[in-house]
Amino acid sequence: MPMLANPAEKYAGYVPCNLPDRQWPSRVTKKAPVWLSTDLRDGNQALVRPMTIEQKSLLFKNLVHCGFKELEVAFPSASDTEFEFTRKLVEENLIPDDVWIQVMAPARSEHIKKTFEAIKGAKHVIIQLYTNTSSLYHEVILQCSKADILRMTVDHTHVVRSLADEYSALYGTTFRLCYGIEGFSQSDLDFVIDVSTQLKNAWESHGPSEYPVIFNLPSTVECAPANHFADQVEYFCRNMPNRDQIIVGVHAHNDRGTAVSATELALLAGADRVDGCLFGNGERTGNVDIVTLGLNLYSQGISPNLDFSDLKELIDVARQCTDIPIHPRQPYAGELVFTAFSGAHQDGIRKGFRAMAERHARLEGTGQPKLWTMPYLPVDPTDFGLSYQAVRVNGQSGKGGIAHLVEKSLHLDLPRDIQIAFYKTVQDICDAEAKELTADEIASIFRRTYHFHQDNSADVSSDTALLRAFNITDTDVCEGILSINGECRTISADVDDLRSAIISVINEATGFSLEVQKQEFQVLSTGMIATYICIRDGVRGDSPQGWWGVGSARDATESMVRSVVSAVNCTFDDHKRLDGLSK
Ligand SMILES: CC(=O)SCCNC(=O)CCNC(=O)[C@H](O)C(C)(C)COP(=O)(O)OP(=O)(O)OC[C@H]1O[C@@H](n2cnc3c(N)ncnc32)[C@H](O)[C@@H]1OP(=O)(O)O
Ligand SMILES: CC(C)C(=O)C(=O)O
Ligand SMILES: [Mg+2]
Repeated sequence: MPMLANPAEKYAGYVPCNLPDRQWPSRVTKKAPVWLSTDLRDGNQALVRPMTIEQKSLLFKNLVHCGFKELEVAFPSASDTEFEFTRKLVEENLIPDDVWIQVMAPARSEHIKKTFEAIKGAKHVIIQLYTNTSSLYHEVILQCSKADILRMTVDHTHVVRSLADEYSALYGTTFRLCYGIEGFSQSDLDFVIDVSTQLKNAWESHGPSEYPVIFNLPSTVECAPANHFADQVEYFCRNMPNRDQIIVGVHAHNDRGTAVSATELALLAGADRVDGCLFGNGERTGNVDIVTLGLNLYSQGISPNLDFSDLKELIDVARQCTDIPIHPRQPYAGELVFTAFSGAHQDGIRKGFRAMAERHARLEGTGQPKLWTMPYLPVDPTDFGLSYQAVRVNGQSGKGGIAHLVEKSLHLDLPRDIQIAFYKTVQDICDAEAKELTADEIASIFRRTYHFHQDNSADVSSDTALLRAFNITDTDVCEGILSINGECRTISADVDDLRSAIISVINEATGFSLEVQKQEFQVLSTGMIATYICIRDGVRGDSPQGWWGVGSARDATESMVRSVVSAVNCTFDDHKRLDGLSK
């Protein structure tokens, strides 16, 4: 069956809210909401294999460790596991005093009774009573009227409140009511407000309650854009009587992939509380991802009041409990999200790190914040305990990224010309092999290409020229032994004449006419001195741009000698290649 040419024959668009003076678009979020983790309820009910008691216990412990103060732990009347897990939390005293557990129950007396049995003896409990207010539900599923839904909701609110009062008296439990308005975003909002108002009246008719009722507004199925959900939430907040006496929560699902935006806009629209799951687990495409929401706030300089300092551990625990992997592109948590493969991004990251280090150094002692302002890296992954590789190299990469990896592994800050030359070498390999090259592989290609040895014990079998020994005497005379094509030559010269002396020995031994074009020194972060040298062959003229060589040593003169030897080897390599091509 092909896609429809006119999908309107099958699907109706949403009807916008009549809210011409909506306020949320010009507001800015300044603080974190109250969070409710529903990993152990909505997250759990979406799994192929619901969690065992052990898995739920592990996840509960980790969620508490993250700082959640409200956790929906079960739908106790759904199964023995759900019931027993709730009992375990209470009986084994696993719930910290400042944590509220939430349990969910439908508007059915026997389920509500079972739910109360499950929480018997707990200190702080939120009962989430849910009914569905959408016409789809009362017309299709229950085949009843709106009035029936209203009555069912109010009647069961009385049941909940009577049991809450009884359990408070018997066990000292403090209760709060949360009304889960299933189908909220597909409901007639005036009807929702009517049901909500009457539910609140029913709850309060038993006497004052220390805590305000929570109204939980879900996009049970996300069927419209995020701005529409925000309008609906603002409409609810503006039209509920005594708005300041209630708590408004949102519970977004992600069917359109916009649960995070919908929740962020709903907070602007007046919501106080957010339900969600770690990494967006939950029914169908998931509940809203609380990690993303929290770290989005964090990246704006707002504390989420949740601790994701060990995100890796949390990823492992979530995976262990839900058996659902984290997508490599998952915001913040995916293994590729702090990595750039493309040259332009790598260049930005490399320059960004340098610029930021310089800026932070200037700010030292000024008392001004050292802000994170990095191209292509919106946050510092080390804040979440993540080790990451900002730059990884493949055929899409450029000289900047490759130079960045050389700097990381070999501590060399390559000058631009040598970056360009080495980029070509790496690019050819990436293209030919159609694969990523690791930092270690790049370091070893660099060593091989430039015959770059940091000590004399390196494998030098492919070298044409080799520095066998080097010494500077008390009288500043430099002495060394060069091996050229296996034949040893002794060099002895003043520091100032040393470079020409080496070049002449090499020219004499090889018949070439090498001359130095450029030379640069650099003091490395390790204290070593690097020398980059470019030589050309005046006779052959094969390579008008010359050949680069790199040397490093504790001593500047030895470093220079090594760079000449390196450049000579590169010259020989290229001559062999060109001679091979011309045969
Ligand atoms: C959007 C949400 O996440 S809502 C929560 C959904 N979570 C779950 O369903 C997980 C746990 N659920 C269960 O264990 C079971 O479905 C139970 C215990 C709730 C009910 O089980 P059963 O009695 O076998 O009914 P079943 O699952 O087939 O159908 C649901 C019944 O509950 C009714 N129902 C649905 N929502 C509600 C509600 N809020 N209040 C009262 N009844 C409801 C349905 O109309 C249907 O009634 P029917 O049996 O008269 O047709
Ligand atoms: C809060 C409840 C009713 C829910 O999970 C939903 O509607 O998605
Ligand atoms: Mg839900």
